[in-house]
Amino acid sequence: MAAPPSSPPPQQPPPFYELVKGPCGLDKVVLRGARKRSVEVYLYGGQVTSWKNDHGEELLFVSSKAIFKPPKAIRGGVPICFPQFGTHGNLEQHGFARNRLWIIDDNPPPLPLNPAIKAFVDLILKPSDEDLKIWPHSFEFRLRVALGPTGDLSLTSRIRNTNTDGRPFSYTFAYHTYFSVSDISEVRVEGLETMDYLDNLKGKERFTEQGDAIVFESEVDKIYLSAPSKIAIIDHEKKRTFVLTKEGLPDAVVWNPWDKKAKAMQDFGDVEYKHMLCVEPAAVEKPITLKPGEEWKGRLALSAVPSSYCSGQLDPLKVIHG
Ligand SMILES: O=P(O)(O)OC[C@H]1O[C@@H](O)[C@H](O)[C@@H](O)[C@@H]1O
Repeated sequence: MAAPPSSPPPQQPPPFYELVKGPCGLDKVVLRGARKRSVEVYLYGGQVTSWKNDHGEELLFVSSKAIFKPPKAIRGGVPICFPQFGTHGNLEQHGFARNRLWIIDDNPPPLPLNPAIKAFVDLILKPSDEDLKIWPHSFEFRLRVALGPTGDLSLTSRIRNTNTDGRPFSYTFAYHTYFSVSDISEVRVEGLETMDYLDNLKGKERFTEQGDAIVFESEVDKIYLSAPSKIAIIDHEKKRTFVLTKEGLPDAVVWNPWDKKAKAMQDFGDVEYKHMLCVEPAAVEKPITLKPGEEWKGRLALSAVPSSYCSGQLDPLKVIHG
């Protein structure tokens, strides 16, 4: 007689995250979702370096030549530019947060979270004595990285002025997001048409964007000002659309180094520019000022959806407004 079927083992709730070692012994947090969805975050830089969909396909670009060794920032994923974006100030390019060691914050102040989100991690960065010499302000920078129930990736930054001498501070900021694309010449960005921008390739001069949507045929390095809260990155070849939603971050930087600059970068492959595009929610034109005790919040949410169109038949309103 056959043995009665044994009852299934009790289901264990998945842990919020795993902590593993990446290259050069750097600590990496792994968030796992349903099917093959996952997100990876390095404590070095508080930097997301991987976001995979339910088929396990990588959605972010990280260079094959990326250097996972301080003090170089990791080339790819979502570097955090703080307290300075680019060369808009006296600090090193893009500030120092991207090449500092963050720690896991196991007891962050409450932050409302969609109860369906089971995989997230909270990180914190506080200035070291060395940091205070180059930027003399005390702050607490809390970053929550969450993998949503439908595979969305969200990053929420909370920056608090903890100066005890009564002084305010100002900073610029960006989530320097590197998207993985099939072929840059097959990509359109929608949501930025008709926007004013500062062109980093023309001495930060101000222009107004023309045309229907942004396409790529050469190097681009533009800061779109007061950009809408939703921007779509449409990859025609992959038939995939990234929808980027931003809060608290008025601007959006669009960057692709193209061939000459690619060759000049030590940590970037010569032809990798064809497979990446940076669209970076940012606060650049108007720096953010915080008085002691004040806190700022800036959020980025990313989703990747199949493009429901055939080459060029996209209805931008559908993508931008859902
Ligand atoms: O090489 P970095 O410091 O990571 O910067 C890459 C690029 O980052 C972009 O955000 C800037 O607009 C570019 O000007 C810059 O070249």
